[in-house]
Amino acid sequence: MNESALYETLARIDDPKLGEDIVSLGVVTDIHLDGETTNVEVALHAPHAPDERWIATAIRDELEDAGLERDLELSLAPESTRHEGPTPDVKNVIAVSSGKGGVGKTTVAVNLATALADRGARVGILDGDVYGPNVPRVLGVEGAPTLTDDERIVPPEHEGVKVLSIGQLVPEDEAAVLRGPMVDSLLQRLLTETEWAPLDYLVVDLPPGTGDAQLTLCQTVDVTGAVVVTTPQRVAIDDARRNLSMFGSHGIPVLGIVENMRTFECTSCGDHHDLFGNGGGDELAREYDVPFLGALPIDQDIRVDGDEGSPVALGDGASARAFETLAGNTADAVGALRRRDSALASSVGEAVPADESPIES
Ligand SMILES: Nc1ncnc2c1ncn2[C@@H]1O[C@H](COP(=O)(O)OP(=O)(O)OP(=O)(O)O)[C@@H](O)[C@H]1O
Repeated sequence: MNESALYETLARIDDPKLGEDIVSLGVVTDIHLDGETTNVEVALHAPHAPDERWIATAIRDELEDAGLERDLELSLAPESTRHEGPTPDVKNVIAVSSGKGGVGKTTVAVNLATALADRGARVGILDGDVYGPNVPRVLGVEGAPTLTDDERIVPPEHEGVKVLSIGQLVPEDEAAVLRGPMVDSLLQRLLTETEWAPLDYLVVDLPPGTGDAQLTLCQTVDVTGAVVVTTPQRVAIDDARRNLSMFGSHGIPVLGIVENMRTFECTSCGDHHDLFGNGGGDELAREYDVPFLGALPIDQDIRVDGDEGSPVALGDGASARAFETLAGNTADAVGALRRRDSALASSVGEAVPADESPIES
């Protein structure tokens, strides 16, 4: 079998999200037959995402069926389509946002980061909520950041997650009175002067609302996409809508919507109660044509484990499973967005030849 026959073989594989085959989409960037070995380079960007694992397995299966020895190399997308993180070795930046305060944004950010790390990804979390820096407490981090000889910040690591918060550097009462420009420059430092790399995902817990702080943060690092957290009730959904409009009008991609505090299961009678309503998040996702990433129950363990600094995602109950699903869906949304961007870039001729850009991962 020659290389063009192999392209045809791999064109039988349809992308699980984008509805086109992976060769037309440019996911297969190069095929090289070398004696007994076949090298297939693929542009996949969301490590440990279920969809991208599926694509890699499907390619291996096709090669096996074709009787070829399997040797699959992964390559990054052409330079022009890369989402620039704070450093080149931070592959994806996920901003977790909410229109309304208190809907569980920090809880989702911490458990999302933990669940992504639990899947095997290299993860960091930046607490960008300067006025309520709760991430270290919810994650249970006690260590403080240190400095390298050239004054770069080294974040402590906990449960496989690098974590940095303004609360670790500035006393909480001082952080609460910081003014906008000081906040911006501090956050910029935390993003760009920190030894984050190498990371697959940097999760950023944004302050609630739709102000300058959110935008500055998103634009400073060129976020891959935002996850919008809401509770099901009308007032939270309305605020989430403002959040979505803000991202839309500034060209910041939305990865999807999370509905937190959907149902409460009574431990005595087993009945389910929709204390704040049900389904507002799905409807919003449909309205804005963005993915619905998952629903999380109202669960006392989520609150207690958050207070105790032991993320519920690390457990094995229903809430842990819900966060596991959420992490998989979020990584899939990152992957779909990046593959779509690569396909668009190559269709308008921006792609550089694969042999000039591949980077093993
Ligand atoms: N699904 C849930 N079930 C039970 N308690 C929850 C759930 N989600 C969040 N909580 C609790 O609700 C409270 C607020 O959550 P959290 O701090 O994550 O919200 P937030 O949106 O980040 O708030 P802020 O606007 O202050 O930044 C916390 O005590 C948290 O433990």
